[in-house]
Amino acid sequence: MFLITGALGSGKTTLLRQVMACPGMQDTALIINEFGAIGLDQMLVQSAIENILLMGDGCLCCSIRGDLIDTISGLFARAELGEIPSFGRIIIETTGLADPRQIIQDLVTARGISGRIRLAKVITAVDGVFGLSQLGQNDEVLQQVIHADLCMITKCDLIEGETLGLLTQAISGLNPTAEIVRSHDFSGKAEGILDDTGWQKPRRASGSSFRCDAKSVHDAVQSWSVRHEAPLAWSKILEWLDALYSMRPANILRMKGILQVAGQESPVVVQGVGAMIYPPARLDAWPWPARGSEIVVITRGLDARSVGRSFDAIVLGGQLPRAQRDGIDGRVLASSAV
Ligand SMILES: Nc1nc2c(ncn2[C@@H]2O[C@H](COP(=O)(O)OP(=O)(O)OP(=O)(O)O)[C@@H](O)[C@H]2O)c(=O)[nH]1
Repeated sequence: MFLITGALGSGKTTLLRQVMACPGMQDTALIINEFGAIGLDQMLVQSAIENILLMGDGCLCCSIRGDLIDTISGLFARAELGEIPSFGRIIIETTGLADPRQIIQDLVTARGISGRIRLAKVITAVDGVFGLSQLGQNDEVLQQVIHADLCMITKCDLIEGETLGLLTQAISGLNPTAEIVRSHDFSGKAEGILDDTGWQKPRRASGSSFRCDAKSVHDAVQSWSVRHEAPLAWSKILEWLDALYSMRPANILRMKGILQVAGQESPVVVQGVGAMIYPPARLDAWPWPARGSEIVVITRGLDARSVGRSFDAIVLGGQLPRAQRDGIDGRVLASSAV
């Protein structure tokens, strides 16, 4: 079993996509935990494997703690009944907000399945662009690095050698035994990170070092999500993103969406990490049969409903009255907070 963790937008799903594209991954069960009411990561992985399970709208280290072991037990039971293909490997992707200590403890001490699973490696994606500042300001990111067996420094193409050197030093200072891999050395070698032969550190399942107070960390974090069935005008999306990011950039932790853009055949992916918006990308195929768009925005210290209001006003403005729109071509999902 492998645990992939890392800050919001640090590159966990990108890493997972590369790993899942390697030969011999078919016998993998993938468990993806997402914070918002809509989960997009399982769509973005676009893998051929059948056992992909989304644990949405909560974080494994706190609000839906306990569900993970039930989910894994359920997977074993369903495989035994022949309801899903059998699997020899489990990969779990946490939310970017997760403090891995509780999750590791749960996996190591799990009753009922403890003889059937072995946590082989904790893999942490460390954001090359934001990693240094996150390590100084964000306790979850610190814990993700401290508990890693392997740290993957992502986005090396976006940073100078000096920043990379400082980040590498900071990681080895915090966790001298962690293997450090850099994203630009990584292409074509993805399956190597699932090689656990070199893993030697015993995992202790108890002791005060595993206690955490994750709730206080997540308190001010909220998410807003929307699913909309009619095509959206690209110019309106750009206008909305411009307004969103010029208003309170420091309060927007993460934005991601798979969009049906008017006049475009394939789905368009938009992503923002912190205040940085990435160039739009395309998916080869629609991840859901009816097309349509799904967007998730995660905020800290900002009422997520205001994100929804700006989306309504700018992107959907002037289409239909809200009551009709909710019932006919758009469904606004509830804002959610942990
Ligand atoms: N240039 C560049 N962009 C990257 C790299 N890795 C990830 N990204 C981009 O960073 C954004 C976030 O990447 P994801 O893989 O979705 O990050 P994540 O950690 O799964 O995000 P959450 O699940 O929301 O926490 C996307 O736009 C990626 O394309 C990289 O090595 N280089």
